[in-house]
Amino acid sequence: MGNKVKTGVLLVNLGTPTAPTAKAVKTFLGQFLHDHRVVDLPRMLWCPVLHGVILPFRSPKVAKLYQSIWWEEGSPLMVVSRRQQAGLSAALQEAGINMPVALGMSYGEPSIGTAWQELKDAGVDRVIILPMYPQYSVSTTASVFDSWARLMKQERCLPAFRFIRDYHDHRGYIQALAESVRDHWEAEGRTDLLLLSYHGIPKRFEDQGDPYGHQCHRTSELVAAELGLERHEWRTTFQSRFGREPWLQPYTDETMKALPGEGTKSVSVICPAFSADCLETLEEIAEQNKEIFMEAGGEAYHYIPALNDNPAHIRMMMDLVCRELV
Ligand SMILES: C=CC1=C(C)c2cc3[nH]c(cc4nc(cc5[nH]c(cc1n2)c(C)c5CCC(=O)O)C(CCC(=O)O)=C4C)c(C)c3C=C
Ligand SMILES: [Fe+2]
Ligand SMILES: [Fe+2]
Repeated sequence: MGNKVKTGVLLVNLGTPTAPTAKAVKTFLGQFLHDHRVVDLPRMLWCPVLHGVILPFRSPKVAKLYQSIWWEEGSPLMVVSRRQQAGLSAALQEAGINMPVALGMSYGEPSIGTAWQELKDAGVDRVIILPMYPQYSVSTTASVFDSWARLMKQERCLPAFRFIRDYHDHRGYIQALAESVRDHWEAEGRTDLLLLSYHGIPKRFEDQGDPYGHQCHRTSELVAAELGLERHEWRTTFQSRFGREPWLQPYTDETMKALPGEGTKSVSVICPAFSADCLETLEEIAEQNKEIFMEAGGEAYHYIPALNDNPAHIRMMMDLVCRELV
């Protein structure tokens, strides 16, 4: 009987519909928007709005948006996440480290439970949990932890585990983002402004102690410093507002509308909070916001893709994981 500890990696991202249809989007949004970490309103108030208005009316509209960005192999977020899983697994193997890598999603399949079962079947009794959110937020990272804790409640013999809380200022992450911008500017030409657009959260969450906004600003400062940009050459904004209460500001769409009038005619946009391209980058940023900017008098608009499975991103993931081996 060997009692050697075997370590495995649990990569986690948000999840995505299984198909670009109203039915699949409704199932996905239903699970996502029932999470108390995402919407913290009392259920007596929220459930009638969710079931009576949001799910029936938003699902068909959002399904059309998913149709516009869907890839042959599936939803971009899922396709890219699988590539990241394969890339990290190959990089570990090449380094002579025998460590299974499983992929779990907060909402939908493969669930975090499915991924944990895979790791258990591989004999893992020590887990490194890597939520693919560079900036910590209660709505994303803490929700991953909740799912993990719920799973652990069912185990008699708990595995050892490490939880990577955030990596918003990790050197490899900052360098990978800066390299992406530099490569893009070399290929497409430099623009007046680099706009770093982050998924927003309700302002109330920040007031209650969520460090997400501060971490986003820190990431921007570090990327700008790495690129040697002057203060007027970059800006931070927040996108993907949901619901009526104020979210973190300035908003990306309002900024896009104002920029050409302020003399900024060309802009490059990067979305550092998204480790994988998804609806919110490929549709909202690469399409919707481009239209807003160009209609307001902009002349050139470039979306710089997420880090996805870039070799520099996989190297950074490898470093994050290997730091937890000591
Ligand atoms: C990158 C980090 C993310 C944070 C922080 C976040 C907070 C947050 N999101 C919503 C509501 C929605 N988000 C939706 C899509 C979506 N969100 C993230 C990431 C973060 N969300 C990703 C990667 C995606 C894309 C998924 C995909 O399938 O491509 C959606 C669904 C689309 C829509 O209906 O518009 C909603 C809704 C809230 C309320 C919130 C913080 C409280
Ligand atoms: Fe409900
Ligand atoms: Fe979101």
